[in-house]
Amino acid sequence: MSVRIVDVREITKPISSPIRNAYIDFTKMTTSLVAVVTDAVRDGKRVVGYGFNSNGRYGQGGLIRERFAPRLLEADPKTLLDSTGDNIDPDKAWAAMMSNEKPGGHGERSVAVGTIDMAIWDAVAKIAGKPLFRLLAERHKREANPRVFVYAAGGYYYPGKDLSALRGEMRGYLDRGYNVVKMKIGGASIAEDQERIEAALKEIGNQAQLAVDANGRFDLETGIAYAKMLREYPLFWYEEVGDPLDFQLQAALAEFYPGPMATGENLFSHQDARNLIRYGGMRPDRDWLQFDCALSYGLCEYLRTLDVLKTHGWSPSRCIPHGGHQMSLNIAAGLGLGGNESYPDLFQPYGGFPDGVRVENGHITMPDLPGIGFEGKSDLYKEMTALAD
Ligand SMILES: O=C([O-])CC(=O)C(=O)O
Ligand SMILES: [Mg+2]
Repeated sequence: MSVRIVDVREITKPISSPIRNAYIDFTKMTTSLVAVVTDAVRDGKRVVGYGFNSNGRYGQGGLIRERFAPRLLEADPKTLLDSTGDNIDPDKAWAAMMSNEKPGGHGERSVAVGTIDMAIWDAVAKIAGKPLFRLLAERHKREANPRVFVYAAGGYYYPGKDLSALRGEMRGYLDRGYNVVKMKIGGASIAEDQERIEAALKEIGNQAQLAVDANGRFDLETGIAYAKMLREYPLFWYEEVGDPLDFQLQAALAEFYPGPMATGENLFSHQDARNLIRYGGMRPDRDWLQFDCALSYGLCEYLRTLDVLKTHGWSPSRCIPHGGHQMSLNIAAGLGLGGNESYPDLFQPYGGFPDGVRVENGHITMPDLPGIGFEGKSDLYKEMTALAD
């Protein structure tokens, strides 16, 4: 029984808040919510796949409506099917979207494609009647592990936020079961950031570890000055120190920072990931890679990135994606990533877990919901069904 995509819908939604990192504020942040409507019927309901992009890049309605959705809808439906003819082949859909696109220049188009790709994988797993993480594990001949490490990202700057508010925020994450928390640096002086770090460390004590994120703000000199300060603390990681494409800076830092470093959330293709691995001096025994499929051409491309990593001796367990969405939770549980980001208090309803899922000892357990599992998160699913029911 062949399947076809009958519609692709997009709406741009606000995910704004008064927070600020070292580079941007989020007062005008948006996301694209996408529905890929199929003619397949499961449990008496038409199958619709849903996707959205992560925070940090804006909604991509223009590109989706002008180029990527029309290409999917104009493709001969037979050319998008897998070898059984009963389901869509995500790689074929990806190739259709990327027809007439030159290589390189992975700007905003990778976000547009990543958003639709998420919706396609959701539909494909629902048509197969399985959670996406189980479908991925099967296809890659692995054992799925529904228990996934998650850490709490926050610690943003915002107007009037003092040290006690920062401590209270960190305490709130511990109370909710997290054992790794993250805060922003680079949006204040080094002396002020050191005070903030010490306040956070005092609050979490030996109950948790702290990661810090500079959001690509530093030049090499500042990055090294921070490295010398930070290396005195037992941090979980020192994240995105300099410009995401400055691989020489990243490599030079390793000499000054023996602890774990993390980066990659602003690299949007397997070619850029490969350049980081080739030239960025990242160490596969301790460093972390944060590529986020929703921003970087989707899971089809993320699989190519994992292949690149394998070729260069990196385990998927060194990947903890940026973005805090359920798509990366599925990839983590299905393909053995090291875990996933989570923003307990931010970017709702798009981040987080299905209702009733709790964090225990820094881990969640994936429920067995079909597709990505959006149906299990009522506030998010309400937005989705308003777009296409
Ligand atoms: O503040 C942001 O842009 C988000 C970010 O870097 C992260 O979650 O690591
Ligand atoms: Mg970051």
